[in-house]
Amino acid sequence: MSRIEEIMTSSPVIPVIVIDDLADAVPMAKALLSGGLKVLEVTLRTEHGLAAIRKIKQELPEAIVGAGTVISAEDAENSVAAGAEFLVSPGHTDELVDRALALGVPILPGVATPSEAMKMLAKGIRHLKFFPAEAVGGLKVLKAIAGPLPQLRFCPTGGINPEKAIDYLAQNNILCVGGSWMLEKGDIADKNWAAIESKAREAASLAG
Ligand SMILES: O=C(O)C(=O)C[C@H](O)[C@H](O)COP(=O)(O)O
Repeated sequence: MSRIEEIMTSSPVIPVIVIDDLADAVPMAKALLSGGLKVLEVTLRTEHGLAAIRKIKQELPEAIVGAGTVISAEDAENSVAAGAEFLVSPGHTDELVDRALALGVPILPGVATPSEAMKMLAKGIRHLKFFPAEAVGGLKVLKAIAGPLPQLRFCPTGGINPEKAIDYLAQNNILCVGGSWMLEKGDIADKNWAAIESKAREAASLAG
């Protein structure tokens, strides 16, 4: 099994983390891990992304930490230097994907169409993020793609909630789903890590 497949199958849900306050990084990651979600995607959407990856790796070595919203080759380099074990991108460019391959770091490039998926397959990449999942047709699209492109495996992300996650996870070509539903803004503002842990526990128990 490839490393990216190991990561995708070690947890049904990959939480998509946005860090607005660096002090939240470790307690938030701890709550997710305690709830049973050990694969974490820390996005580079805010200025704290890289520092958060470094801190979580240092303090919670049992977490499998990846970088999300990786959109350039430079982001890929910086993420690996910060300790990211895998990369996730909302879409893909040749420059980004070729750099990740050269660095030897697993990457889940974002695709939304069969042509994009075929482009990645031509580079030897069979594991993909399907984004923005719900907005581009959701499960129906991945069921349809499974016919002509059965070798692909997906992590749909975008607009997914626990009910939808169950349906996605029941589909053969879907190994896990990504989402931010367990990280509600109000809970983060209140530093209500117990609430986040309990939503993480529910997510970790989802199965299709
Ligand atoms: O930041 C990125 O790289 C993205 O591609 C976007 C995220 O994956 C989605 O925003 C998560 O989806 P929601 O669960 O709808 O919040």
